Amino acid sequence: MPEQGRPDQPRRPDRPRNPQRPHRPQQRSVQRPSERSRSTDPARLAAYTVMRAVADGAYANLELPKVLRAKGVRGRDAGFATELTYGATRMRGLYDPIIASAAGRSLDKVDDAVLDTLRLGAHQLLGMRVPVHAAVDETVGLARKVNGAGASGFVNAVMRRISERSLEEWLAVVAPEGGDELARLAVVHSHPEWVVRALRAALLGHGASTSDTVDADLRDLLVADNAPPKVSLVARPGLATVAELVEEGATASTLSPVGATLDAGDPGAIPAVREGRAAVQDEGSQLLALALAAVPVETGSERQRWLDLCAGPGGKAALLATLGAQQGAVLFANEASEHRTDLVRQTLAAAVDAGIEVMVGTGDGRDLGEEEPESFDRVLVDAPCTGLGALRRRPEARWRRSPADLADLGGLQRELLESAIAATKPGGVVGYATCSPHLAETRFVVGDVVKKHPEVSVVDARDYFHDALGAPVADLGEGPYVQLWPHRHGTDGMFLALLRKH
Ligand SMILES: C[S@@+](CC[C@H](N)C(=O)[O-])C[C@H]1O[C@@H](n2cnc3c(N)ncnc32)[C@H](O)[C@@H]1O
Repeated sequence: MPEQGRPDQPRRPDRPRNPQRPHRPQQRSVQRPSERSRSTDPARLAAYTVMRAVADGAYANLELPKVLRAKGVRGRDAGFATELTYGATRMRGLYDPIIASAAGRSLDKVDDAVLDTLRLGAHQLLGMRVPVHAAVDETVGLARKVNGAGASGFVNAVMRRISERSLEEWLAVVAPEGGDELARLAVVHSHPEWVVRALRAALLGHGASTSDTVDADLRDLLVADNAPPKVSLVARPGLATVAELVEEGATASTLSPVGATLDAGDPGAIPAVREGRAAVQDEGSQLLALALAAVPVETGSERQRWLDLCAGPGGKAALLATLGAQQGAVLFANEASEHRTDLVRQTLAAAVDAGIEVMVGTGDGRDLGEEEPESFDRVLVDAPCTGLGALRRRPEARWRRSPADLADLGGLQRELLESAIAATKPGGVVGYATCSPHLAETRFVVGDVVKKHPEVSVVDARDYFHDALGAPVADLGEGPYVQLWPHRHGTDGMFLALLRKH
């Protein structure tokens, strides 16, 4: 019965139900696990399969479509499987302490596969409107199939205990008020504590919050990180128009002049997207590419050469190539990984078919400055980073990163930016971008490099951020850099610094 226990609408754990009337389970199964249905719901099985693949290093957003296709899960069931997989993965920082408390044991004593089953069950009970009996029965049935008969008894006991309390009641148990507030927020909003601390520092460090507003802003940001992002589309200039996307059911973006958003439906069903003339792309990424294309350069080049130093998989490169073509400029897209260079070629195929000249190459961006000194008018460094600004998109990402990554990435980010400066012609501009607001990947990198390179000066990037009506984008902080925020702009947390070389 794949439709059994489907929610009317997903409910996010960070938005408590009516606090006056705490939810109490209405129905409870009295069957023993061995008496329950032996058929396992394909949607829940698909969610479990993806969770296990993610535990082995897969990305949920890439794995899920494959598993849904392989198991023939479609339509409403596919929506249910998606919410279940993403919610259980994203919210495990909240569910794990609840599961441990309900199990009466520390989670290192629970098998990893059984824990994934319980996370899926906890999300059905606490994060979705799945009736208690269905959530318990189906989770126990799933456990029997994938974890074995012995484990299903344990899962049954834990699920029943979880179902005895509402989310609000569990929050009072696992995240009580009165202690370290940032540690509490980490549990309530399911983020690693170091990430919560880093985001708070970033809100203050980028001038997005004051000491008076930072606590409320931080809460808004953590909530925004747990909300699935809307589907944003870009109409690649010269290849497609926003009007064309609107005719297909999208709504014109108020933020990006080349953007639209899709409330429902498959973006791949839109002809312009299918043909690569338009694409799914965060509006923040669109604004960044537009800003880099708009800064005046003083190189005197008759035909500008633009460089995307870290181009894979090519979203910004495609926008830069089409914007560049409108100014008579040619783009060179470089990427370190061969596989991702292939993705860049695919992404750029529609532009090439339309006669736009682009060059694509594989190479270490750190060498390009030496190999092609003072060769480019505009250079984008969209640096490899922790992705802490794009947590909405990758439900597992927050659990994969650690503070040690910052040290590894910091050296690479500085070297790539230095190489970009070397590759830029005097009078040209470099854009340094990350999809992370972490200060160690943004302001500190740019600050260190600028100190070492008196031949560059910082341009106020805010002057080049204009919305769909041509008005300045609001809330860009105190400059000269731009930091976008999921809770303020509805975009990924993108950073951009613009540097001019003299
Ligand atoms: C943030 S992603 C770029 C996203 C891309 N600009 C887009 O909009 O689709 C960073 C890219 O840098 C690449 N990269 C990592 N180290 C690099 C290096 N040393 N040189 C060039 N590219 C590198 C990664 O493989 C990854 O594809």
